[in-house]
Amino acid sequence: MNIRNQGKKPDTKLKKRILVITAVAAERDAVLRGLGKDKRFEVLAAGVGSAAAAVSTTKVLAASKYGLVVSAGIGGGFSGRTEVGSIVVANEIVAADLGAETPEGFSSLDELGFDSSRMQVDNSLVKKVTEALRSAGISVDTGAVLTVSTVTGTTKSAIELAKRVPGAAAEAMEGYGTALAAHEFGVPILEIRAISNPVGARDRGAWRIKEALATLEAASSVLLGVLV
Ligand SMILES: O=C(O)c1cccc(C(=O)CC[C@H]2O[C@@H](n3cnc4c(=O)[nH]cnc43)[C@H](O)[C@@H]2O)c1
Repeated sequence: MNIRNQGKKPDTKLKKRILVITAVAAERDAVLRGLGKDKRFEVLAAGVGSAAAAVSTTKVLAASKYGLVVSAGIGGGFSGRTEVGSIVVANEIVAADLGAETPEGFSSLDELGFDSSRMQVDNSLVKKVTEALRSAGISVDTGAVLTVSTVTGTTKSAIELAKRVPGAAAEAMEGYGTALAAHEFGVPILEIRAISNPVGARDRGAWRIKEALATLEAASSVLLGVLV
C-alpha cells in the first residue's frame, strides 16, 4: 500500500509557530482557552469538512511560515479502541471514504491506482504528545483517525469502516484536508480528537460535546508545554 510520508524531515525542535485548525468556533475557543495567550500559536475555525480545512490551511501557510500544523477538535470514537471522554492522537490520517464503490465493496484511492489516501504522522511526535497527555492524567489512545465526508450513522457502517481501515480509532471530518495542505508546504502534521460520541448508530442528543470540549481544552494546555 502506498502511504504518503511528510515530504521534509519534521522540525523536531518545534521552535517555530504552530497553526491549529478546528472546524467550529466552539472547538477553536476550547483550544484557545487551553493555550492561553501564547503568541506562537494561531488557532482558526475553518468550517466543517476536509475541503474547508484544506483551503484555510493553504491560505495561512502560503502567507507565512509554520513549523507544525495541528488538526484539532471533537470526534467519534470506534468502540473497543477508545472511549467517549478520551483523546485520540492520530498516528495516521486516512481519507476513509475517498474512492469508489464497486460490486465487491469499497476501493480506496490506493487500490484504484491513484495517490495515497493515508497520511503518516511522525512517530516521535505522536509518542511525545501521547506520553505528555497521559502524564497529565488525560485518557489517551493512538490510532488511525479517519476523515469522512458523512458522519457514520449506523452500527453496520461503523463495523464496515473499522474492518476497511485496520487500526481505526476515531473519525472526524477535517484531518485529511488539513494534512494534505500541510504536506504541500513540507510542514509536519498532528491530529488530536477529543471523543464526544461513539462511531455508530446516530444519537446526536447523546453526544458529550461539552465534556469533549473540556477535554480538548485540557489537552491543548498540555500541547503548549510539549510542542514549544
Ligand atoms: O453543537 C455544538 O455546541 C458543537 C460544539 C462543538 C462542535 C460541534 C460539532 O458538531 C463539530 C463538528 C465536528 O465534529 C467532528 N465530529 C464529531 N463527531 C464526529 C463523528 O462521529 N464523525 C465524524 N465527525 C465527527 C467533525 O470533525 C465535525 O467537523 C458542535
